[in-house]
Amino acid sequence: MVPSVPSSSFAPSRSLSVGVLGAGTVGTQVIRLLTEQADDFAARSGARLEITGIAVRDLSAPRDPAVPAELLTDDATAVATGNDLVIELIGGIEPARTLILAAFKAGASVITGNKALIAAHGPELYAAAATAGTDFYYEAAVAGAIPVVYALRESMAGDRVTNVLGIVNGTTNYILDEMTTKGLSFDQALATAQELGYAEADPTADVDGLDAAAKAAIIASLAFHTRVGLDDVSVEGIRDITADDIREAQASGCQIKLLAIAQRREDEHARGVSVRVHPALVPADHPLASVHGAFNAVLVEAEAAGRLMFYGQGAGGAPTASAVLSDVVAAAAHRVHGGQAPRESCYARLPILGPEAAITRYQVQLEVADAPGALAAVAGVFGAQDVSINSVRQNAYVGGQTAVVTIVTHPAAVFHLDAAVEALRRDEHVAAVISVQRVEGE
Ligand SMILES: NC(=O)c1ccc[n+]([C@@H]2O[C@H](COP(=O)([O-])OP(=O)(O)OC[C@H]3O[C@@H](n4cnc5c(N)ncnc54)[C@H](O)[C@@H]3O)[C@@H](O)[C@H]2O)c1
Ligand SMILES: N[C@@H](CCO)C(=O)O
Ligand code: NA
Repeated sequence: MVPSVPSSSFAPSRSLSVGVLGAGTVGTQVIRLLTEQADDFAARSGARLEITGIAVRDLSAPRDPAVPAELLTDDATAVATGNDLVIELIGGIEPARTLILAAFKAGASVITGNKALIAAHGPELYAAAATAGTDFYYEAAVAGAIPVVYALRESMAGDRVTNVLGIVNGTTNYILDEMTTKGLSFDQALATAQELGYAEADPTADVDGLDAAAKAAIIASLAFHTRVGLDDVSVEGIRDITADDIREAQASGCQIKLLAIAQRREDEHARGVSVRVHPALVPADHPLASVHGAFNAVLVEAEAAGRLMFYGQGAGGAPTASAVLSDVVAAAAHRVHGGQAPRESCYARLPILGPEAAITRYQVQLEVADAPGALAAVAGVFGAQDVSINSVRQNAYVGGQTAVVTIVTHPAAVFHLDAAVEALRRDEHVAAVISVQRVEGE
């Protein structure tokens, strides 16, 4: 352990007390870094940050030596209500919500990485911070170490965000990537993701898209100055992605990614915000296609700024601790020098659009009679439903009688695409609709 600031170079007389709730994957790393780099944190914030209590569920559980045993307690309420800064890293809704509300009531600034709680109770937490006149920070809640909350909440405050497209769940990106590059099974890849500390304690939240959906709700709320909760996000996870889907995606020059998509629509058909999480094909030359392993990336499009891309580690103890500690420094500096974290900004109150409002491109694979007029008939079905075709590939023959045709559409509304697929199923030239996948990213 080498302190990077000589202890004599800056010695603030003031100190702030810090309480940590939860000493798991992230909490342990926060405690380690806060202790090892105490002098740097003092210099950056203007106060010595002294951990006075670490609330854990099980006092007898084995701990990393970085967690000082003498600070452990199972009285989480005392830690939440007895400190200037409270760092919540328990996760889940309760008791985290009650503890955070108690911390605000006791006058603390609160830092959390709890996306599930914010997506469910964000407005209540913001209101409690406003009443207390203290800070509410949650950089770690979205895309771990990547400063995307700061970017949306502060850096983009002078612009109008139109779209956000992100890979915001490390576990599922890791699983899809391992399945793609190493041919691992879903279960093998999930087990490794859990060993590496990427997956949530209950990986269902990762695999079924709920973790990404909570982050998408937070992203959309910040991007569009509109309250978006978990229930406003349409969600589909990666459980049904098969090795065949992955092979077919590669044959089409694409990667399958679990995407979080937040779009503002203001056109003749819809006005509002559409937020969804689902697997989609991403063309290999799109920046999100080269996001491998547990890495995250978020692509933000804004009217004046154009495209911005954020990339980095979205999960894991130390990367997530980095985000938590940036918030700790900001909150501490406000205590010392004055100033406040941004309050909730939800003035735009845009309507929330349902999944039917999504406009996206599709890849449709069909087994079609290899006979004159068949392709023209198929093209006619798409045209009749107002779905414009971007490309057609006839790439394999099945028994000499039928061909596999892969059609990629231009952006189309869900109900038009569904109507086209329904008509294709009934069409005499179509032996089977093999797959329908969304394609995202220009
Ligand atoms: N692990 C990551 O990569 C990551 C990334 C970004 C955000 N987060 C978020 O950070 C938070 C913590 O995640 P984690 O991965 O460290 O989880 P974790 O499960 O490793 O740690 C949570 C800890 O809280 C403890 N705990 C549970 N109930 C408690 C209680 N009532 N009082 C005190 N302690 C209690 C648990 O015993 C556990 O040690 C979550 O909100 C998570 O969503 C995690
Ligand atoms: N389980 C989450 C951790 C970060 O929230 C992930 O895999 O991205
Ligand atoms: Na972040």
